[in-house]
Amino acid sequence: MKIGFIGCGNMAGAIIGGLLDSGAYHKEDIIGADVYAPSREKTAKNFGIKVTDQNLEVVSLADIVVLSVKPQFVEEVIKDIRDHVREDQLFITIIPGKTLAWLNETFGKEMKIIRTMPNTPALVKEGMTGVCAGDKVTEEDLKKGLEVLNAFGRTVAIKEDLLDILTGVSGCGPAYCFLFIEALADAGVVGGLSRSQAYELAAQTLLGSAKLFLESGKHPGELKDMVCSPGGATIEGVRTLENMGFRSAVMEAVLASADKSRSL
Ligand SMILES: NC(=O)C1=CN([C@@H]2O[C@H](COP(=O)(O)OP(=O)(O)OC[C@H]3O[C@@H](n4cnc5c(N)ncnc54)[C@H](OP(=O)(O)O)[C@@H]3O)[C@@H](O)[C@H]2O)C=CC1
Ligand SMILES: O=C(O)[C@@H]1CCC=N1
Repeated sequence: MKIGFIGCGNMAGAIIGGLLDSGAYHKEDIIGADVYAPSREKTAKNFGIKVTDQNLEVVSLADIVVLSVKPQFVEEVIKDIRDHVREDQLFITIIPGKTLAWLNETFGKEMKIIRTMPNTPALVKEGMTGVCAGDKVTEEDLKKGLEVLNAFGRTVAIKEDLLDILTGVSGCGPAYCFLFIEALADAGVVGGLSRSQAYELAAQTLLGSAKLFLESGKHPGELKDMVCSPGGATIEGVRTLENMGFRSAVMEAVLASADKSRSL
């Protein structure tokens, strides 16, 4: 089975890297198209896959076509390829804001489309992808699509009208996590830690905390309480974060991202 990407930027690169690393897909199984020569060169160099500047080449060769351009370019992409797509071809879109109804209308016919929202940890096979299948997608198509999407992390089935808020939480979420890693580490550097030590401490703390939450089944508040010794150091930090509106800032950020995603 051949998987083709139209748009070989950051997110397509993360997915391609995750797919190859999973061992379930090989470089001969993947082809990428991009109008931008540096993106093609980077993709070919990083992953050794075939790249082209012709979207139609991807359409003619791939069983599954991933639409991975920015929202403002997808209309032109679909108009270029729509007379050449096959009935049995499965499309996976990772583009925010473009609904299944809009995509089908732009294709000019009902297509087999799985609408998704992945995230960049796909590159290390720890992706989180929201998945919503269109009406024409059969159970067998969905199984094929999920095999690909599960190869680079977890998937969750989601109703289409919740994809924008999911985008705010997990699609954009890595950026917030990296800000938090930077902020934790910056504070460590203020206190005299080396930059590299501070990053390692911060990143492993996030990784370990996420793993502890996922594996323990405990409420995050309970896990937070386990760190806060009475009269101790952590509760002082928690108090400071609450005073500075930490939770509210995070919630506003996610809701702003969801609103923007809806409008793209
Ligand atoms: N980055 C992320 O974390 C995530 C991104 N997404 C979504 O994935 C999509 C891609 O994002 P991302 O990879 O970050 O974006 P990038 O800009 O890194 O990649 C998109 C690539 O597509 C190219 N392109 C533009 N027009 C065409 C065209 N007509 N035919 C072929 N290629 C074209 C772009 O070239 P040029 O630079 O010249 O425009 C660019 O190289 C977006 O819709 C984004 O919202 C979804 C989840 C997470
Ligand atoms: O910033 C964006 O619009 C895309 C969607 C999710 C992550 N990146």
